[in-house]
Amino acid sequence: MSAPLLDISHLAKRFGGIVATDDVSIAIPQGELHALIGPNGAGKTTLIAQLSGSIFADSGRIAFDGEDITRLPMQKRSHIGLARSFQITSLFLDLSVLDNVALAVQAHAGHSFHFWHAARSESDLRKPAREALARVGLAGSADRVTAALSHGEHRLLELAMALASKPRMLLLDEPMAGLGPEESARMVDMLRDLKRNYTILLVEHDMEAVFALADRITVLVYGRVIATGVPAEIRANTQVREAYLGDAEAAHG
Ligand SMILES: Nc1ncnc2c1ncn2[C@@H]1O[C@H](COP(=O)(O)OP(=O)(O)OP(=O)(O)O)[C@@H](O)[C@H]1O
Repeated sequence: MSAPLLDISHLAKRFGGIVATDDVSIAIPQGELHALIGPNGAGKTTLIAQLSGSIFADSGRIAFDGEDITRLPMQKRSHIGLARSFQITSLFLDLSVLDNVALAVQAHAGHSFHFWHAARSESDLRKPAREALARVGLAGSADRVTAALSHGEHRLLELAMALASKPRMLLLDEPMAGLGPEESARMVDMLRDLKRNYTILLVEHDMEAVFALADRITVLVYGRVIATGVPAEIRANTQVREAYLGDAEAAHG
């Protein structure tokens, strides 16, 4: 078997007395859509933050494409192709949809864009931004003010902003949150399509979406991995059903 694209070993993070992630090991091969599920407070967002570099692990190791990135700052992780989806709170609502994606391209490029190169950077920023918008079906909304988009379109815009950095792997934190049934279905189609080109780690509470999309699933409870496996194994796992899935499936009808 080839080496995993993302190799998480024995990762841990404490916040004071709270153990947010505890000895987490997950190996994600290239091309896999790996879902991370678990009850509220299980440590899913903390793990995504550790992987994107917005917080550093207390211990353990993260390797991406064979390179140790455990201490690599966030900007550099994005450069080597590990992209976290932006959150709605980071959108500039007064700017156009295209400008938001162009800013994400600029953030990724970092200081290689200087203001005295403004004319060149205009097209350098906007071309990949338009391509990313087209990828998520928002090409027709490029010139709209971001505030005018629906919640579902904001979610797609976040995805476009992550894609604009031309990543190899996407870290997606609850892309379905707050979406209605139609918008969720659109997002599932989008992720199914993206799955053909990207390795994806998906944190999601929508179990229907998770079981429809995931190649493998890891279940986190109190910061610890209690199971990793293909959907059928996870569904049949008694410990998982007791800790999470029974409740989640009941809640989702
Ligand atoms: N910055 C922080 N300071 C202190 N405690 C934190 C911090 N971030 C997370 N925690 C705690 O760490 C634990 C894991 O939280 P985390 O947000 O990672 O869980 P989660 O699985 O993403 O939950 P949810 O599904 O509700 O988003 C929780 O007990 C949380 O209260």
